[in-house]
Amino acid sequence: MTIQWFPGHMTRARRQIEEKLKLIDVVFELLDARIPSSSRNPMVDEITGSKPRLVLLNKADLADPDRTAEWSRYFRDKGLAVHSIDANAGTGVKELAGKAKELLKEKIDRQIAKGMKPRPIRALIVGIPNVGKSTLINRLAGRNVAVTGDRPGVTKGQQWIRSGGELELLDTPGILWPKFDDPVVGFRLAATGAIKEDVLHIDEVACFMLKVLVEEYGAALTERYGLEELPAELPDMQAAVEMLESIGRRRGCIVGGGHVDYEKAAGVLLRDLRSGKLGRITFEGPAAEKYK
Ligand SMILES: Nc1nc2c(ncn2[C@@H]2O[C@H](COP(=O)(O)OP(=O)(O)OP(=O)(O)O)[C@@H](O)[C@H]2O)c(=O)[nH]1
Repeated sequence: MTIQWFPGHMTRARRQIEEKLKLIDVVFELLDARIPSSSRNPMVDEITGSKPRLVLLNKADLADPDRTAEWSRYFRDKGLAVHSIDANAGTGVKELAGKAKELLKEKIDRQIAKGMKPRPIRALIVGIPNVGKSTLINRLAGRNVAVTGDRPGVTKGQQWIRSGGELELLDTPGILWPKFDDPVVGFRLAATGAIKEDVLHIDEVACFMLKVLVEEYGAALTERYGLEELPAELPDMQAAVEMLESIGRRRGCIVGGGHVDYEKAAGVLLRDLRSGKLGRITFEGPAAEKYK
């Protein structure tokens, strides 16, 4: 679901995360592997402080694997532990307890040296709306638990969810807010479903995405919509609108007078994109913010 963030909400959400940090050993920072930068709260370092943190690139099943490898290197170079997962199918999820243990190795070794039996590692999942927090909690729990992310102002008792013998999770994930004062970030968040379409014009989002697709994943457009002779790039918005029009015609998104219904065509494109029907696509790379 989408949240409207206002300064008061942000402050309260931040405070709620800070309260939870006192209870846990490790933070699982969930990002969308298709937009690891745009789905990242720019203040996350400050908010999570010195807590050991594992960056999780979720929805890796939908992302371009080469790009995911690039992003993993990028985070590792920044000194962060990183792991890619598909919380829906469960790929990569069973390794999380081991990864968390690696991060806390020194502390655990000290406990063992003192003759203490290490207790399960306590983790908090944080991330922006729709990034897959509930899905991951359910995966780790091995059952469907009623996950209710704290909404600012709504308080709820904390519950621990056991995941195997080694990991425990707080049942309320920490909700971070995306920062989308940059329109490009907004388009990326809308394209992946992190913010509602009605926040931005759906046809604008689609046209923006077409530019990315033509430049990087043209073959997918040819295959899915029968578009031939794609240009190497879409020079401007007008060119993108024309391409959306071709998609609309081929998909029967026609209104009275034989005109293309752009919103409907945009809906077709975005649904295909989000569900992976256009293949595995990443919208931003760590090196160059080339779609600005
Ligand atoms: N393909 C794919 N879809 C995923 C994955 N993880 C989550 N999803 C889907 O993403 C959507 C959002 O997942 P949620 O778990 O509800 O996300 P959330 O972060 O809890 O969302 P909020 O409650 O809005 O904060 C759902 O439709 C999930 O099925 C994944 O790894 N791969």
